[in-house]
Amino acid sequence: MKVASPAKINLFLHVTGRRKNGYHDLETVMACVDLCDDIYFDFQASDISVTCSHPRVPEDETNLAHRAATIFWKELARKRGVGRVPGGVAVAIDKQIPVGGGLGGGSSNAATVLKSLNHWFDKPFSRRDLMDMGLCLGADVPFFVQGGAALARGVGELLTPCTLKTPCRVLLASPGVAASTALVYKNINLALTTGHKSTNNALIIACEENRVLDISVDMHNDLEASACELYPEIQAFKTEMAGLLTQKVMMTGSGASFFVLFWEDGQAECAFDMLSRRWHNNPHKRIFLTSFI
Ligand SMILES: C[C@@](CO)(OP(=O)(O)O)[C@H](O)COP(=O)(O)OP(=O)(O)OC[C@H]1O[C@@H](n2ccc(N)nc2=O)[C@H](O)[C@@H]1O
Ligand SMILES: Nc1ncnc2c1ncn2[C@@H]1O[C@H](COP(=O)(O)OP(=O)(O)O)[C@@H](O)[C@H]1O
Repeated sequence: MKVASPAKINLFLHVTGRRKNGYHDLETVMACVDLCDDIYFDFQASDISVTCSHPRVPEDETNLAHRAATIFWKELARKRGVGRVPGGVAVAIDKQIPVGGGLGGGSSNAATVLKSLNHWFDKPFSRRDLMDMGLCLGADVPFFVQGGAALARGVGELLTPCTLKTPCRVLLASPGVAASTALVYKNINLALTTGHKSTNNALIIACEENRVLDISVDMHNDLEASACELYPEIQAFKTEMAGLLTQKVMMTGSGASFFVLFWEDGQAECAFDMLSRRWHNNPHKRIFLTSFI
């Protein structure tokens, strides 16, 4: 069985505090786009295994897809009141989403494994159960269990689904640098992020009032300065993109990818062609023309 595992972008991201355990509170709107890894499942396997087409993604028990399958099996045994549920799953990931790109590829793979196993076992768990399992694997995993678009609070797990006034296209560009989420959070200057605190943020208010979000306003990412400081290649990539395009260029998540929203198809395609021509000699720089799903 083949299942698509989508990427996400953060339309804005405000860091609102740091917890004692090192995690950060945030307010962000996340939205899935149609750039997807393909995940192949063999449910006849006798134990859990993962392979991945990308050399920088581990294939052992640290892979988020492997960890998701392991936690699912453990919870299933607990639910059935048995020591162990026999069987396993062989997971093969065909990676399209840039790794360490702020696009949530690993978290999405974990959520896809949880949902696919739940389906295979005839839905023993509710969506809430799967989101709770997902949170043990990563702050973004509950979002991917839910899918679509959502305002996320807490460490990313408190979700309010929202409707976006969607642009026709989302251009994604990745410099080929993998940013460490942990390092980028650690390096933020909380004093500098306080200017954007957001009870009056138009997007959050619209979300809470269940109005359609016009995402072209109020876009800001508190993690961008930190990522650009840690990784000069990310700053250089943003400067190059911003010099080539008239639209606002935004970093997603903890980096290193950037996105640009287009409200006209033709403009999106022109920008995609222009960047493709410019970077055709550089296999590390990758560009995708996507839509929200
Ligand atoms: C920044 C965001 C924005 O959506 O996405 P990515 O850029 O990773 O895709 C998320 O907050 C990332 O979520 P996720 O990638 O699931 O994070 P986790 O694996 O749980 O955490 C990795 C590390 O990031 C830091 N972390 C993560 C989430 C959070 N709210 N505060 C944090 O400080 C912690 O140091 C943690 O050890
Ligand atoms: N299934 C997976 N897909 C991608 N990365 C994974 C996976 N499992 C573990 N990882 C590790 O997680 C890290 C972050 O990956 P990814 O989710 O692509 O980035 P981000 O958190 O920036 O969105 C990488 O170091 C990668 O090796």
